[in-house]
Amino acid sequence: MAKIYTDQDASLDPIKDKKIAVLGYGNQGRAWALNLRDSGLNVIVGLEREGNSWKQAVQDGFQPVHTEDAVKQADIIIFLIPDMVQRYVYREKVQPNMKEGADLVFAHGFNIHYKLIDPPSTSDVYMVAPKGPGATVRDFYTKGGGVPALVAVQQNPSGKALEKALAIAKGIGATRAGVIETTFKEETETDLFGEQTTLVGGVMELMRSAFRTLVELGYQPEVAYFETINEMKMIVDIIYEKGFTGMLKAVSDTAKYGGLTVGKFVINEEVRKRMLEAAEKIRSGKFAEEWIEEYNRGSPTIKEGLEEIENSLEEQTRRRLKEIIERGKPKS
Ligand SMILES: NC(=O)c1ccc[n+]([C@@H]2O[C@H](COP(=O)([O-])OP(=O)(O)OC[C@H]3O[C@@H](n4cnc5c(N)ncnc54)[C@H](O)[C@@H]3O)[C@@H](O)[C@H]2O)c1
Ligand SMILES: CC(C)(O)[C@@H](O)C(=O)O
Ligand SMILES: [Mg+2]
Ligand SMILES: [Mg+2]
Repeated sequence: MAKIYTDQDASLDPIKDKKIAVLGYGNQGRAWALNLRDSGLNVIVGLEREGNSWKQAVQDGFQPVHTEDAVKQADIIIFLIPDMVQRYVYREKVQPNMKEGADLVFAHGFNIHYKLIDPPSTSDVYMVAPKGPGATVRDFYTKGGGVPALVAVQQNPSGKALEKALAIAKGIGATRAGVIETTFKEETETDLFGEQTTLVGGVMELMRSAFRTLVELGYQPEVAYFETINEMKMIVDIIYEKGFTGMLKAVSDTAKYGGLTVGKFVINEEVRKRMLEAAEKIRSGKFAEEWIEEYNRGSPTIKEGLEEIENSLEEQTRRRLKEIIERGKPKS
């Protein structure tokens, strides 16, 4: 059984007198910096240059400083910059400037698990990995809730790494929900698997394939969009609140029968084999190698992919339907 920690298992004490450097002010960086500050902790935002993130941090009441200046003052250094950038920032800005024994903290295990960063043995190295997007981490916190997270300890020379990980999890609101103890390996491999096969890749391609099938069969794109893409949120919201059982209760018997039979016909053993292949590629380190190579080439696949999606019939249709979707949203 997984070990789960909640608010009463965590205290802010181990980090309340520490200076916490949040490196990066993007998806997670902004949410963590604001939540940790609102939890009464001492946060300094460290950024590379005076660009958009800098402006946003100033607008939110921080006084950001350059990465090396944040690192010099910090007892706890949190990496909330893109995974592909972390090793360079570590090598050039963090390692030469960090206090001996400062903690290195991650929101995802990629750089440690795949050995792209080799931390000094004097540092505690731990992770707090929210199981949700950064904007939600902030939104739930401000509304009194919290996004669940995973915690893991990689190095623990102080013997206090887990308490500090739980303190940070509490500071960002995660222990209000619950925090599961894991390893860098388990978090890295499952997080990559989830975003590739379900959350980002799988769901998007499932919706797009269904949309395109209907359009190819001559149905109106607007009808196809409502059917295969827009309604997904409503169905997933019910799954989130009431599980698959609740969702199946909320749909017609016709949908239940069709869903229970055709779902398994479309998402069949072949798909599961491919999921296993995806998992194998992650576990062997091949995906990491491929992603590093893509990044080193200037991320052409990401650029082409984003452009293709931006111009796709799905997105054109969404833009045409935007007003209807906006008008229909609940008002409170
Ligand atoms: N996006 C999420 O919701 C999410 C969820 C869980 C875990 N994570 C993990 O959190 C970490 C941060 O991801 P993110 O999506 O918040 O990052 P992001 O892409 O939003 O990071 C943007 C920030 O990084 C800074 N940055 C970009 N390039 C930089 C460079 N070359 N040098 C220094 N700073 C640079 C930007 O100025 C900006 O402040 C990653 O380890 C990621 O895997 C992200
Ligand atoms: C939000 C996600 C997909 O869960 C995260 O893992 C990421 O990498 O952005
Ligand atoms: Mg991820
Ligand atoms: Mg994730």
